[in-house]
Amino acid sequence: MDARTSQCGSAPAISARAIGKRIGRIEALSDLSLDLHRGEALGLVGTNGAGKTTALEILQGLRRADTGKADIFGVPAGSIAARRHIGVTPQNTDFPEQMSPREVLTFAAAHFDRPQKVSDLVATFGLGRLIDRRMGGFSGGETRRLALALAFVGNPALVFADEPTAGLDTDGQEMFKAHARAYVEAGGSLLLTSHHWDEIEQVCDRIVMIDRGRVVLEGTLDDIRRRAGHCRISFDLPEGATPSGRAADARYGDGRWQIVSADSDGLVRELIATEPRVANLHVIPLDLKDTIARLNQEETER
Ligand SMILES: Nc1ncnc2c1ncn2[C@@H]1O[C@H](COP(=O)(O)OP(=O)(O)OP(=O)(O)O)[C@@H](O)[C@H]1O
Repeated sequence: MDARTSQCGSAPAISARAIGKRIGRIEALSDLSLDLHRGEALGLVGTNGAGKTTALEILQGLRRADTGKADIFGVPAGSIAARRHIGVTPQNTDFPEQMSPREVLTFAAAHFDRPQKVSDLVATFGLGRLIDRRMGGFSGGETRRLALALAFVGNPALVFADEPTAGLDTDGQEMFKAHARAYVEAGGSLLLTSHHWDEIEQVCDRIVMIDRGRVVLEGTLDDIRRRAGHCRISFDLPEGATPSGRAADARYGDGRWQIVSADSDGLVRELIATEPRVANLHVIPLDLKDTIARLNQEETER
């Protein structure tokens, strides 16, 4: 057990059962259950307004659920004991204009028993040239980098990251993904919401997808790809040749012929039998974005 989780008992990082929440006339969450195991990254995904932020706020203890029960490392969400173990990157951040990132990080670090070194966070989140500037004139992305560092400053056992890379440049996004994955590999637990499928795919082990407050899909990424059951087949043909038979629907793009199929083995066999000049055949599972799009399409066709 690593130092982060040694004080957290043996319960899962998050255990939420049948959470319901009404905001005004809207049923923001209905019967939401989810678990986050230790040392795991879970992606909570869904369209705008699906209920992701509401769920995170309940798990962090910022909102009260109307029904259901949520525990963090076996103690009620929102309790002091639960809050001691969590780090948070909220969607909206507002820092005092007169303070510098160094002052904010040093102040926050002083509240924890085993904080991260400020110098390490500066390096991880690329805060070097910003660290002693007053935050009044900070851009959105600069502010976001500090918000990310703050989530990790207490060396927490569980981090909630609500659209953490919104507004970040490409370097910042890569920095977050690498750090998030390293944090999870080292035993940390992460609940991530994001609209960037590549970010979910690179950081998370599992996803829970919600729609209008209800869980509509969940599983490991491998599981979900298997359920979608489609692969992308790409191949080369001599100039002027076009695919035929079941490969006739292939499209030419990125310098290769490509087709998505639920029966990649059969299609490849037929392709080789009917077109002996086929070369550089590759069969790869669909990426997460295309997998989800296909599952959604199948759902609407049902
Ligand atoms: N303070 C509020 N007042 C009124 N409605 C609210 C409030 N907070 C949330 N809602 C509603 O609850 C639903 C869930 O909102 P939530 O912010 O949890 O969605 P989300 O999945 O995080 O969306 P996004 O991807 O856009 O951030 C939405 O329909 C939203 O309009």
